[in-house]
Amino acid sequence: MHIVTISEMKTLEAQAEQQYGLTSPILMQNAGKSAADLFEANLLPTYSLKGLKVLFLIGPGNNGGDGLVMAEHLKNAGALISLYHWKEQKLIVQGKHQQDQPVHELLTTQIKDADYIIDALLGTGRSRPLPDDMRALLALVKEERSRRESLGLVAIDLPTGLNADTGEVDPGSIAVDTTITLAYPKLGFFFFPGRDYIGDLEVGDIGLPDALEPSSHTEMITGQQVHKLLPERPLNSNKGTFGKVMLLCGSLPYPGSAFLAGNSAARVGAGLITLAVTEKMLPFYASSFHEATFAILPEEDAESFERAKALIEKLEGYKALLIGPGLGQSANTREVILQVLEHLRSLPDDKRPHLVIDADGLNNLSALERWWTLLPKDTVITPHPGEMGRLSEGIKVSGGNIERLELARKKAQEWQVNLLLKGSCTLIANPTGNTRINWWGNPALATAGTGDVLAGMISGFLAQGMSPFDAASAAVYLHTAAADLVNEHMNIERAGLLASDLLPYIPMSLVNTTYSEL
Ligand SMILES: NC(=O)C1=CN([C@@H]2O[C@H](COP(=O)(O)OP(=O)(O)OC[C@H]3O[C@@H](n4cnc5c(N)ncnc54)[C@H](O)[C@@H]3O)[C@@H](O)[C@H]2O)[C@H](O)CC1
Ligand SMILES: [K+]
Repeated sequence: MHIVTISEMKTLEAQAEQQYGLTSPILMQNAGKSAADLFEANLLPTYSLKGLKVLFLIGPGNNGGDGLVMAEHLKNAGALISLYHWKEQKLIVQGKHQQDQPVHELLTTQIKDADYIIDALLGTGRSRPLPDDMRALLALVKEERSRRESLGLVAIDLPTGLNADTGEVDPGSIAVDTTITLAYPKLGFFFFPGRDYIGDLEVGDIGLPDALEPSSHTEMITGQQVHKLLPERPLNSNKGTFGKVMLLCGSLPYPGSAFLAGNSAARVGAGLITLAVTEKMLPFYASSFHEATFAILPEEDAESFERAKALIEKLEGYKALLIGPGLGQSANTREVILQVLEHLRSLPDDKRPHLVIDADGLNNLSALERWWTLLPKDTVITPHPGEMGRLSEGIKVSGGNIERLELARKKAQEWQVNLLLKGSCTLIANPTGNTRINWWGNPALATAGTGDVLAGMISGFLAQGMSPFDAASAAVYLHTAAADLVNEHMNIERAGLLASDLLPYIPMSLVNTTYSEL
């Protein structure tokens, strides 16, 4: 699903009117109706609209207009509606203008009384810092919410004061439980601090014709999209159908990496997993990973060309190669990587396994000048912000702010790689500058070994013939989906997940895409 900027949204709106006669009032009717429908769908089956007290904060522009349409629909379905028109300071409770008492007191009572408050103050038209009286109004809401957690907060299109292009927020903005955004998610939702203000994201349909495509080069990865990408599993198949993955991962201090990555490649459906390991390491893997096969390499103190040769000889017929997790950073190992890369570059496109480089694979590369010139075509690299900084001559890379998007886009084009930049909202940029962002984050994933799982999943998808950009996108989405399943099934709230917990839930995360609404 496209992610849009404010100006892209305005262009769409103008095109809808010019080319299809869909004027602003028509779109607003659609927006208010779909917001009402999504709101109701979220209440059911636990609550219903009958008798529900909903207070709408109505702003001066079209966002306020959307709120009024939504309010009308909820009223017709039995909700008890109050409207506060911010500009006119006018309060209407169940159709009656409130005039006998100072409006401020009445409003405070309404806020205390509400089951839900809907923020329809400002949307994409916000153009300056919020005025003091609007901040004061939002502060009252925030205060009530801190007293009463059951008060539901919903924003239409976006929380007031959030910059839809950058994710910056006004000091008066409040974090909501649900944002019902209209037509497309806005870029600022995906970056901090804005990301923390959105709550659950719902996308309302405002009836823009399918033929009107936004010009944006940025997409949100959705479950429906991943579902379509997943490889077919025909009846007439065997393990060869689903590709072989070779892993050059793990070393004496970090044996678990190869286990986690290899297992994950198998869990997304790859046909055969081979770990390239030394004899010394073999007993560990043979006893923990029964399904793996092994390419036995000379010990780490052997000549680098012998180590590289042993791997290269085994590579024929492999569809994917993962280099890096737990590999170590000795000069000898770096030499091995360089020789393997040289071999890969020499192969014709249809004979070359797709390459993923992660972790120590990247650390080894970043020590070399113009390292990206050493990569074969279509390589996937998966740095976290620290590794990204080292790959980009020490620049500081944020974990979740907007600058990371432009950086990733620019570097993926300059380096001609598929760049997966990890963070709280992981994003992927391809060599043509298209980007995809994973909305779903799960802080339980911030633990050792989860990156190895992700790299393994990408390799597993590559082995099954997915394009590098798609393989990385599907893996990122399913990685967080699997973490959500672990949390749910193991009763984990935010911490305590082990990377190995993810493994049995990966297949379930693939199945769940079938039912995904977003
Ligand atoms: N884009 C679409 O296709 C659709 C958008 N819809 C909704 O419309 C808003 C955008 O509407 P717009 O009227 O342009 O902007 P706002 O409602 O956000 O506010 C504009 C309004 O507010 C004043 N204003 C701006 N900044 C401030 C401020 N800091 N303090 C006070 N007042 C401010 C400004 O002068 C205007 O009067 C979009 O978000 C959707 O909700 C449609 O309804 C559906 C189609
Ligand atoms: K709003």
